[in-house]
Amino acid sequence: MEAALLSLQPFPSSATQRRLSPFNLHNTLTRPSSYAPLRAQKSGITEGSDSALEAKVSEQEVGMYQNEVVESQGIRIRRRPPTGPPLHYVGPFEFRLQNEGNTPRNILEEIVWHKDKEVAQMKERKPLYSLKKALDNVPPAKDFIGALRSAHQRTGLPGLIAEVKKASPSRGILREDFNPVEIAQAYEKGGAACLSVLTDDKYFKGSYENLQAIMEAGVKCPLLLKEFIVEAWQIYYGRSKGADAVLLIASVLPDLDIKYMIKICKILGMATLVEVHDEREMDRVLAIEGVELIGINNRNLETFEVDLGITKKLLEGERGELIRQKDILVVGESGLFTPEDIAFVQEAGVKAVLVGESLIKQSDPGKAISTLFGRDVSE
Ligand SMILES: O=C(O)c1ccccc1NCC(=O)[C@H](O)[C@H](O)COP(=O)(O)O
Repeated sequence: MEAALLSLQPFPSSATQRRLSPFNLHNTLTRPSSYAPLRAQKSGITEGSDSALEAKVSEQEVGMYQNEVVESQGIRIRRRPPTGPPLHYVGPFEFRLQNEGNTPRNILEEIVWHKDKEVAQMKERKPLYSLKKALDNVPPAKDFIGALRSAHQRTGLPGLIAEVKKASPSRGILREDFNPVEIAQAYEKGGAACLSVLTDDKYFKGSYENLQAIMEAGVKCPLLLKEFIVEAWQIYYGRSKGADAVLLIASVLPDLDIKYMIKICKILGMATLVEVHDEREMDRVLAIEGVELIGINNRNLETFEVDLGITKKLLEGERGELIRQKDILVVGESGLFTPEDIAFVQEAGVKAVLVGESLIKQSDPGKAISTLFGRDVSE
């Protein structure tokens, strides 16, 4: 019955989305209108450089629907239809059909759709202009990439980004007695170069309060905002809470968003960790100017499958060569549990690793760092 209804009344997904032009793409994809005044005050990005960016929107993309642009770049994660599932009417009844077009196809898509709604609400409560004071008062961003490079030079092992992670969709609760500040301090003592702080509440039991508390506790390691970024507003908000770097996921963000967000981060003094999982994403990201830090996630965020071979595959041949030429620092992410795992991804070419589960589950997450690396990597 439902199948029949679906074929009769397919969800008009593209009809509910706005057509992209250089003008509305600017607003709908990357720049909330409330962002403009603050950007002008803090940045030094001129209208001229905005125009230059717009000019780079390929002619192909102009006139396409938002999800069509996304598909043309091989991005499987769709954005939520702005109006939500459409209403259907049969006689006097009105109802919403769950179908392929309005139901998330996997966990990552579900998270991203949730973020779209969450960010819209947060922005309403804290419009960008209201963040200005907090942005002015927060200490300047620390050098995230520099910290990873110097840890690698000091130890000869990949610099560690240790993740403050209470739970995950694939593993559920990872640690019951979760004190983010104590965990962050233990990681720092154990030799972590940087920390990654999950701020998503619904799926990871994290928060922006955790990020702020770690910053205010005087932890010296630079902090990564580990969020599902869908809008520039989140970057400003994360900076106001102490983030020094931000994660941008290539399977979620079109190239133009990544470019624009990298610019914003540079203006704020923050680094960007651009995350990829397959060859196509790696090639897209390598073509983007200004990328200095690439994360290869060994976890497929749609299926949860983890395979360290992904890191090796993406760093082989011409891609690896290009990465070396561009002096891009590569981070191996997820599924790292033993010194052999660390050696495997280091051999593949990474100079940094991002580790959550294998550290956070140990009674002393700081000491767990020595076990993971096979030796003490603290000073
Ligand atoms: O960890 C998950 O289950 C997950 C699910 C959906 C989207 C993202 C997810 N994790 C984000 C990460 O990539 C990891 O937190 C990070 O790389 C550390 O991984 P691990 O060392 O395996 O905890």
